[in-house]
Amino acid sequence: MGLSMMALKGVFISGCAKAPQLGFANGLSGNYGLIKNLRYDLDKCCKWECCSFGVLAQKAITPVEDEKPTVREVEASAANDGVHENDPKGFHKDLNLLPKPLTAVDLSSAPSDGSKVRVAYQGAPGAYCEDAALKAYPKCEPVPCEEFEAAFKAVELWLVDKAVLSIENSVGGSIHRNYDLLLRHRLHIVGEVQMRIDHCLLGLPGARKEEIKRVMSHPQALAQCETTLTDLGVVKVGALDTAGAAQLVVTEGARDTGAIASARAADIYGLNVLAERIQDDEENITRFLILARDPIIPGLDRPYKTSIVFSLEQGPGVLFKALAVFALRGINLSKIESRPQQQRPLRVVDDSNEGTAKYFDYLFYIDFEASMAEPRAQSALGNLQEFARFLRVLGCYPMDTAL
Ligand SMILES: O=C(O)C(=O)C[C@]1(C(=O)O)C=C[C@@H](O)C=C1
Repeated sequence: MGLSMMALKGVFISGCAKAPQLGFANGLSGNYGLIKNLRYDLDKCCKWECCSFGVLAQKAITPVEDEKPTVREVEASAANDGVHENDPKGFHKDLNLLPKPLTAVDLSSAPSDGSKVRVAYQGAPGAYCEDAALKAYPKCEPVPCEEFEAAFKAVELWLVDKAVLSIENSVGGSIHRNYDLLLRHRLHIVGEVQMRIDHCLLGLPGARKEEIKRVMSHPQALAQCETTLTDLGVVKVGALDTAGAAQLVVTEGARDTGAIASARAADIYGLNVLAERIQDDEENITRFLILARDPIIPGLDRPYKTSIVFSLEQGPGVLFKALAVFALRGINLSKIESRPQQQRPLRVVDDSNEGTAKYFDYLFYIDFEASMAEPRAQSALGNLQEFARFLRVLGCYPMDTAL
């Protein structure tokens, strides 16, 4: 009786033998990022074995009847097989001695507090993106980068493990450039972080709020404090990031120049907080994505989100049809964004790692609230693939429910 890793492996391999038909089913072996040439026939195929780790594990404890024990297994069994002393025939085994199926947690290479993880972020120390990295991985090593593009490259070149990217804000809306970056690179979304952003007006020690004539910050931060800045009658100056703006105030040393940044940035750069919570909306929330080279194994253990991007043929009702694939399966959409693609083609990288330039009228980005381990999500994407011109899964990741 072989309740061993062999059994686990056997189910895994036989289940995935049909993976090429499913496209995204090979997610378990490391990449469900691109759905390509999908011949979708879920009713006939082993979708559960291929796509759901939960069921994979369940199958793994099925005894393999015709597998002979190895010499080592026999020896181990004789020495310590859990046979009860008062039950020499061995009818009652200690089930705790059986090998345990692997879980997604066992397979993750890093501890959950992120103590070994290096996370690239845009900005100087004290930037909100750094806060987001620390919220996701409290013990990580945040690595500052000048631009988001550099953070992406740092992951691709194995200089860091992950990157954090701001994607939308409750006041400013979507950060379009970052949507474009998601498509241009082939990283996978492995997590999201939602964070309340409380902006402060910072100035040199001794400077008063009334003296401030110029305010520097990241354009998103300036936009989130539009009303306050208009009331103050100051000149707005864009900077690479909020913490970088705070640093500039120090290096420029001008009493009439302030920065919009966090209270933590004020601490780091030795600036005074001249005003707190200056954002136009009290509830100013930014959503960040965590990106990695490899996707995570989608689970059923908690609420998951899946992010996709697709394009459609021209024609009346095609977008309606695309949205219906989710509605008909009771899948909630949490975000939809469209990006024009009329002027310049984006390089779309496919599985074979070779870039191909393609022209699209519009790209639609959708976040839906389901895990790729759920048959309804697989079936919705299979359905969408039947008429989408292009479809890529950007990632399936646990929802941030901690705000
Ligand atoms: O400039 C920073 O501190 C950032 O982390 C960037 C950023 C952004 O990209 O939107 C992050 C959160 C805030 O919404 C403002 C700025």
